Amino acid sequence: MSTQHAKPEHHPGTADEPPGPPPAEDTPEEAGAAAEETEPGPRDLSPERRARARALLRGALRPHWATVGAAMAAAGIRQVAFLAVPWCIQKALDDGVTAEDGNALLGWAAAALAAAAVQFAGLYGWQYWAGSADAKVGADLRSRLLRHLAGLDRAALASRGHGDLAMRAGRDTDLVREWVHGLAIWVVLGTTFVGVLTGMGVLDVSLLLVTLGMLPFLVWVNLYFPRRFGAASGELAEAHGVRAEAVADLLQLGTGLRGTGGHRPLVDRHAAASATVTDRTVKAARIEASWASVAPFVPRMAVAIGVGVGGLAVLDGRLTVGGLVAFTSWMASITLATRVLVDRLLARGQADVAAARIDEALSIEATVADPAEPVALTSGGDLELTGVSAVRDGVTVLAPLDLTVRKGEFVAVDGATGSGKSTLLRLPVRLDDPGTGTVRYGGTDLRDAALDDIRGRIAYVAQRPMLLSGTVAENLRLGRDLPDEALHDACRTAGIHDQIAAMPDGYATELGESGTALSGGQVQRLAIARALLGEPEVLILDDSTSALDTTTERAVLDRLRTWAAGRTIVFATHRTAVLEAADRVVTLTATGRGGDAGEAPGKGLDPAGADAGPAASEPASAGVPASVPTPTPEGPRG
Ligand SMILES: Nc1ncnc2c1ncn2[C@@H]1O[C@H](COP(=O)(O)OP(=O)(O)OP(=O)(O)O)[C@@H](O)[C@H]1O
Repeated sequence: MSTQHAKPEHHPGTADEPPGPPPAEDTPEEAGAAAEETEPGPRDLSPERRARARALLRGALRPHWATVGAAMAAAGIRQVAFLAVPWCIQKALDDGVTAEDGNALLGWAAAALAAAAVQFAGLYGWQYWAGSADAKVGADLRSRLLRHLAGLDRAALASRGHGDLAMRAGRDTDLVREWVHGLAIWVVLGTTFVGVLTGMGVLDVSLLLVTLGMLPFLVWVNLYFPRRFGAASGELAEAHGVRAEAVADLLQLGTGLRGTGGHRPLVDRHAAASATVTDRTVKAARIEASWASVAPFVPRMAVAIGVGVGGLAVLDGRLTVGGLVAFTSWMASITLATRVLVDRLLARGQADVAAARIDEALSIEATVADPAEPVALTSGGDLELTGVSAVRDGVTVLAPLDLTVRKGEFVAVDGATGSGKSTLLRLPVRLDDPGTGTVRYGGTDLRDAALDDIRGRIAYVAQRPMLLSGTVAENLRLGRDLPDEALHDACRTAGIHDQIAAMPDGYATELGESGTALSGGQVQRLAIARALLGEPEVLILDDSTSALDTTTERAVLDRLRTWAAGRTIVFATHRTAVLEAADRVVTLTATGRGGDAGEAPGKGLDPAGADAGPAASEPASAGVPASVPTPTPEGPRG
């Protein structure tokens, strides 16, 4: 146990306990602090949360029980050999040295040597299998968690911070790994207590009584401190989560806010979160210090008493000198075992808390999910949105509207800022589901189709596209098996191939974290190219040319039209070039407040530009007709 990593303090070569698993992989922001702070501990979990956490741990272990079992067997063999050494020494002293029998002395020395060889092999197997088990369980758990989180939609994750979720996939998983690594130590502890108590009984009953007298204190220590430490560690885990959030915001937003001086509050917020972490670390460390010092004090007292009692037994002739030496050696083992027992209880509590946090993240349910029995979509149908509306935070941000985009059509969706264009465009890819109404593709309700099927046919380029760290090619491929030529073609269509080719390493150019090495217009075109690579039947673009100059924009639009040939494009925009290129323009209009006080603005679809939906036909409830001028559709196919 230590405040360094909340891992047992190891005593290689002298202890029952071998080195633990590799250190947790700290995130950069935590790396410095990890050296001085305690990890989350056995927080007071509700019985239900604890039961769920334990079920998760059991489930994570199940596929790897053979490896854990091998580690336990090897640890048990090693410990028997370890405990046999004092016995060999006792025999060597009594039967060899005291009895002046050289052969007996050599025999027992050889036995001690054999015990050392068994310890060597046992320790190797123990560590090897324990390390394998912890790595496998950790990898499984982390993948499962990340796979689950990756499948969640924005609404499901709305109340969770990225920093906190990263903690669950990182540090919490590592705490479970540490617990798995230490499972074999329970065999070591069991062997030690059973072996030592038996040995004591054989040596002298008074020594056994001294050892047994110590056990109630040992139990008290291990009941009293974990509870106090648990509460403090739980608070500390929360503080770590808050600080991770503050760090994530600071790193992600710092650059963007620096220009407006807005980074200062983020720095202050991080400082406050760090101060809380430090306070809670100190509090936990104080309790931990008492625990760490009291726990081994009890058996050390027993050694002192045992030496007195055992010494008297030697004087009385009931015990040999070798027996007294064996007693002190075994008591040293019990002292160490006590300490390790405390560490294991602590690690178990930490694993419970960590598993509960992982379980909580795994329990987040997607608001947009695959149906139980998905219906396969058919190729190339119309996209029909019927009576779709959206409410965010209790505010209607999209009043019910109808919109049909026919196969092969290029429809521009215009409308004032905040009129709900992005909200509307997220529906056909099921990034959100509409509050009311249905979205159909080729006549199939998208709620009945598999998400992969939908997103394989309908691609969406967000208003603020995400790029990943890595090369241009990696950002385009996103793990898909695509030949270079396909990348080049897509980038030509998106009007960015020449710029990429002119970069120092071409498509192998590293983009830096989140693509910071690119201009806004380059990011937009790269995102378009990435969407084209999936060869979608419908391409949905959310203001994807807003950062382009007009000449480049027109060139991109021309190429997109050529690429489209039979495919559908829906493009939210205010840009004249796009409105002119489209076959049809529909305009979302802010339609003013409804009748009830505090009711949010509704939106209507301009009946001149689109199918008139309920919103347009019912101005009393959804507002007045369109107030935004409707551009004239002048697209090549219009
Ligand atoms: N997740 C959300 N939570 C709360 N409000 C939201 C959410 N998403 C959108 N809104 C609100 O919905 C309204 C419509 O937003 P949306 O992004 O769809 O508008 P837009 O027409 O695309 O705007 P712009 O032209 O500025 O991109 C806005 O008032 C916005 O604040």
